[in-house]
Amino acid sequence: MRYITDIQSYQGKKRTAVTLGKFDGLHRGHQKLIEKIKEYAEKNCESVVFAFDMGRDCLMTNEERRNKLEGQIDCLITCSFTEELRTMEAERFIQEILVKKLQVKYIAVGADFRFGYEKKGDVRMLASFAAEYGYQLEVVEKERYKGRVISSTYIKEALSQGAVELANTLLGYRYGMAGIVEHGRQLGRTLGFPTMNVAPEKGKVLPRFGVYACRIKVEGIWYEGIGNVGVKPTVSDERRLLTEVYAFAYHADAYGKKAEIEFCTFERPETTFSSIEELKKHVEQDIAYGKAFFEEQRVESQEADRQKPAG
Ligand SMILES: Cc1cc2nc3c(=O)[nH]c(=O)nc-3n(C[C@H](O)[C@H](O)[C@H](O)COP(=O)(O)O)c2cc1C
Ligand SMILES: Nc1ncnc2c1ncn2[C@@H]1O[C@H](COP(=O)(O)OP(=O)(O)OP(=O)(O)O)[C@@H](O)[C@H]1O
Repeated sequence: MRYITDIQSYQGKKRTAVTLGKFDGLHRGHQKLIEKIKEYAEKNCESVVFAFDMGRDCLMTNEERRNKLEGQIDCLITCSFTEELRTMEAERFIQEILVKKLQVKYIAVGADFRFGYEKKGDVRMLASFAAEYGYQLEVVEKERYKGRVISSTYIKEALSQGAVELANTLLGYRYGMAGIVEHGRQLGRTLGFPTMNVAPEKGKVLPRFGVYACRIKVEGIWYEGIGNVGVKPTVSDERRLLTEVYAFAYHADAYGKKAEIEFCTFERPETTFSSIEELKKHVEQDIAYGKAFFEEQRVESQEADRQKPAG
């Protein structure tokens, strides 16, 4: 997959099948559009995802989006929403970017897709130029979950309430974060629960402050654990945002290593305890909760396997 951050540097020999939007999170609705361009691109076209980077807090860093699309499409264009792009008239965007630059042959977007200065461009405008410029427009019906349209906004709302299972369902994969394991004050170790401390990347949306059953990947291996998202107010005045995970079966030294964390379920909000002893007592309960959660998951998946018809 080619990765481009400046549309002017795009060069391609073939015509393209393009989808456009913010693509924050690559949720199930986005995935539907991506399937469309992949399918069309089999007719000797390049599949292109054109993502506007709005510079706001997001579900996915540009690097995470790139990694998720790697091997799926031919080209990812992540374009900062610059003044030039913001003030470009919609018709000019079609002519200059879609037609001249990308040599577009097929466009797949949702019905509410808007673009161009003052968001004057929409699917009607795209349709009105289709014959003249020789492209096909496909307006894809919005993917819903229990009647509500899936959107990045909906997923952020779910995360802000700690509803990570809902967020995971809307995304079609588990929400998470990644970073380098940092040194804490090593207090957790003396309390009996050594934690891997990972700071989120700037602008990355985290779920509601609180305790979650998590999975954490270190050196290629996934471990089950229990983690806290927040600022650990009981032991620190710093208010520095971290995710700290105690992995039940990890016994090595992870400092300086890359870790990926996935949030599985919310247990309780982060709390300011009156003493370290209180904190320790609650974390022990959290650990029991986390172990029981993963055990139950194992039982459920074995049960589901048993229910599957043989052959
Ligand atoms: C499962 C779990 C739950 C936690 N819950 C809280 C909490 O509710 N309030 C809080 O102040 N800190 C909480 N923490 C953070 C601990 O205070 C922190 O991990 C501990 O003090 C060790 O910090 P250190 O890594 O700097 O040594 C929690 C940590 C874990 C692993
Ligand atoms: N649920 C969905 N089903 C199908 N297509 C979608 C869905 N949500 C968005 N799209 C389309 O995907 C492209 C990218 O959407 P975009 O990321 O800008 O919207 P969004 O997910 O609704 O985000 P936000 O909530 O931030 O507005 C657009 O063409 C949009 O119409």
